[in-house]
Amino acid sequence: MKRNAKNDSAPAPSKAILEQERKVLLDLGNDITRIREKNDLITLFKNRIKGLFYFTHTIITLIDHKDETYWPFLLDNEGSPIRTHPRYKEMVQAHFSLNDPFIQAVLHSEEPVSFLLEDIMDEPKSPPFLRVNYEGGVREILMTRLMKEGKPMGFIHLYSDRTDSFTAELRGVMKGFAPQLSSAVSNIIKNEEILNKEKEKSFLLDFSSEIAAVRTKEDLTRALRSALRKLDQNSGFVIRRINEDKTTLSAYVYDLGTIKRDEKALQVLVKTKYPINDGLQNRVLNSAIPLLFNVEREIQRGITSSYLALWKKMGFRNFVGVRLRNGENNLGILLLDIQEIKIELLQGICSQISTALANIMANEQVSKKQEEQAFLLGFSSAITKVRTKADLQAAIFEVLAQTMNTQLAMIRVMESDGIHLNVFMYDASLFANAKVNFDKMSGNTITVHEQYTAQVLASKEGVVFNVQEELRNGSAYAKLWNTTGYKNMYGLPLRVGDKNIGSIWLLADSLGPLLLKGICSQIAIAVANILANEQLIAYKKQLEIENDYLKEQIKTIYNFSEIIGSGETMQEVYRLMGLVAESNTTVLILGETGTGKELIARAIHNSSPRKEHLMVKVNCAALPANLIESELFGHEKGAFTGAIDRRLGKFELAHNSTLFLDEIGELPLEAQAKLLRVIQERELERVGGKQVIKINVRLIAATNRNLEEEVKAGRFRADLYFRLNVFPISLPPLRERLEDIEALAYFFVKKYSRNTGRNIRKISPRVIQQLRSYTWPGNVRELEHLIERSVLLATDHTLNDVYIPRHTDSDKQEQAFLLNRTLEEVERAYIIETLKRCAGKISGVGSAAEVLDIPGNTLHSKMKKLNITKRDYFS
Ligand SMILES: Nc1ncnc2c1ncn2[C@@H]1O[C@H](COP(=O)(O)OP(=O)(O)OP(=O)(O)O)[C@@H](O)[C@H]1O
Repeated sequence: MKRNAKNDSAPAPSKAILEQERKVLLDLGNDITRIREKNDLITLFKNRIKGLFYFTHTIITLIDHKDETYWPFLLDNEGSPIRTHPRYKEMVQAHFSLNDPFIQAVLHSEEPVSFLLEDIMDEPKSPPFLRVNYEGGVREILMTRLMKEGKPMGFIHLYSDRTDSFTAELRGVMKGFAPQLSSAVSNIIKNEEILNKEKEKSFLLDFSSEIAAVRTKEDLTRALRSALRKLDQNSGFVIRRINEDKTTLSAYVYDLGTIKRDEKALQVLVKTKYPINDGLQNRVLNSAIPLLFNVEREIQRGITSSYLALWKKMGFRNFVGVRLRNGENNLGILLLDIQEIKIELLQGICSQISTALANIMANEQVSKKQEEQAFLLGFSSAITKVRTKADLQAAIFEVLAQTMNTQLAMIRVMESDGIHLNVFMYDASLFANAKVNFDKMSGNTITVHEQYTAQVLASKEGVVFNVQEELRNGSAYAKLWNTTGYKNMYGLPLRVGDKNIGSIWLLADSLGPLLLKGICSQIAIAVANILANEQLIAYKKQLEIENDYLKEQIKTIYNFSEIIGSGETMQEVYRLMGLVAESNTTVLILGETGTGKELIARAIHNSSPRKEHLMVKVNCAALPANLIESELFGHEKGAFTGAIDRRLGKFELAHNSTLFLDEIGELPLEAQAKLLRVIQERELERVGGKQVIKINVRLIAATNRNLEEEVKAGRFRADLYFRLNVFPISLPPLRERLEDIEALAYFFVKKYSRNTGRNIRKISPRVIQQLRSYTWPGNVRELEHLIERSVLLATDHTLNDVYIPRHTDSDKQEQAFLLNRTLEEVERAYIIETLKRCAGKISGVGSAAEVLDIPGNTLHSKMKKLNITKRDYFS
């Protein structure tokens, strides 16, 4: 190579030449100090040197010590004969190695070195621009190194299409000029740097004012796009935001730049959540400075995130990643399709984007909150109108599904036992794909101990169950949830105050905690209102029943306000009543039918401390066997078929009062056992209920049966008999208290005269006699009915006639008759007898039904059963 160098061969300069050289250098020196820009330097060359010396064109190259290369910094294009060469552009952009003999010769020479291109251009390591120049007609090159602070900084190349242009004078000028040129180039570089910085600054300033106006994603995309354009970058970019799950990133805004759209790939890129820790995104997020990546290299390094493959497919090669953060919080990353990094500028851009992103996110949050608030407001106004389950269902389905893409799966309500949760409401259509399964699962009895329910009830504001996760855990419920396509099941406690009243289950992809809380508290109130409303209706119904019952009771009480009878036997009764009335002792009243047992029971109650409350009466004989228990102890809703509502039993009704168990001897054995338990324990459970209810009831029982015999016959429990027979009071039959007949007759005459508007003041002595001589199998009741009828038929102020049943046979005969017959035969004979006495009238006023004190229908059916025909009583 050295042999080609022509610096040694130049003749020694003459004095005149030296003088001219000195002048040229002086002029150049003056001019060069003013140079700040590349163009000025080129002009200087053109004006000053080109006029004095011959050469075709010049280039200044600068050394990149890091790469050990040199590269074109300044081109004097005008005279260049290679401008039209096909490889011109390539040459202008290339970096050439410093490790070739040609440039090494220049590097180590203090003098300008010239070469004939012909000699060196085809050497194996020679830079290609030599041949390109040769092909452009250039023949010779003069290279002068440029030094800065004792170190080579670059070269000035002079080219000529002749072989004799580089005179000793020119070489001298170039050598002398080189230091000045070096400082001019340094100045230009420095100036460019300053200009660039200023440009960057003003760019950032512009960008920041543009970013300040950004409110939406679209604004941000536009601002970033136009900023990149200003930087002569038409590259693509994507901003990925950290998702709520904090473990993935998703595309937030993007622009493809000059890259061709691949709709399919784009859709995947936009929709996929890429894990933060994929080996690339986390690097960007953890790096304080922008990082440059090569797509291919990252794939080779083993980064498996699918976006790299897609980018490669779309044609992205290199990209820069910068993190976006708000203070210390990472918000996301910016990935930019550019080839080189201007670190400071990028950081400047990114800090602005970060602010914009944080603002947009805050903005989005505010509008989401506003949206949620508006929704809650709407929901609440829909909910306030709710009165029934159907209303609530409509409100929930309409509002939740339409505005929030949320479906109500189920509402369960806690039973009064605080353990069981009943289905209150659900949307069966939601599980249309798994109907059988749903029916099975929803029918399950749920208690507060059920795994999901327990978690939900114990939580403060509910629990989110990820359907897929629960599926992996093998949950049978999750299988059902999965059929709906929603991502999450939200289980929330329904609370009113601190009290759990049930649970609510919502299916949705995502719901904010504020919204959930709002929805839930509204539904809780609505459910509580509906339940209260339902209870109110039930109570109202119950009250109506109780009211009717009480009215009935009151009517009866006033009818029996007096007891007539002053005979000895009745005196004994009064004495006993006086002894027992004040206490809580159970009283057993014994006596034939119609002797006034109920009247006595009421009198005892009315003289007791319980008189403020109404006495409750149960006729044990009148109750169908299957309803006795529920009548006495009450039942819960749904306890048995037909138990539509909860109902209080007579025991509960008689709380703090007296319960009169009439005809106790008719109570079936099974009911006797239950009654015994309640009497013993003074507490009861409603049929179908689990709650134990304490009761404070005074018992009075009555029967016309001989209970001792009933016990012996096994029809009455001995233990119950002993419990009831604490204080027995026996009422004499009327035939044994003839002394009271007249008083009673007057009492009833007065009562029925008043009732019928007649004015009967007297009873004839004959009638009194007749009454006293009758046996009164129906006792006082029979007497009362007889007088009632007689009053109706009377025509005078005196009762002259009574229609006493005619006794054809003597009492003895009657007794014999009774003793030799079955109960059915006796009943048949008694009915026929009564029918005869009533002239065959079965029902209505003065009828057999009335005498027998049974409803007409009952008499009809009894007659049918006992085969009593007209012939029997008209004969
Ligand atoms: N001492 C009395 N004074 C006034 N009325 C009486 C008297 N005893 C009974 N009565 C009247 O006789 C009728 C029957 O009385 P009550 O119903 O009390 O008898 P009972 O023994 O309970 O009958 P049953 O065994 O059939 O239930 C009632 O209408 C009542 O008014």
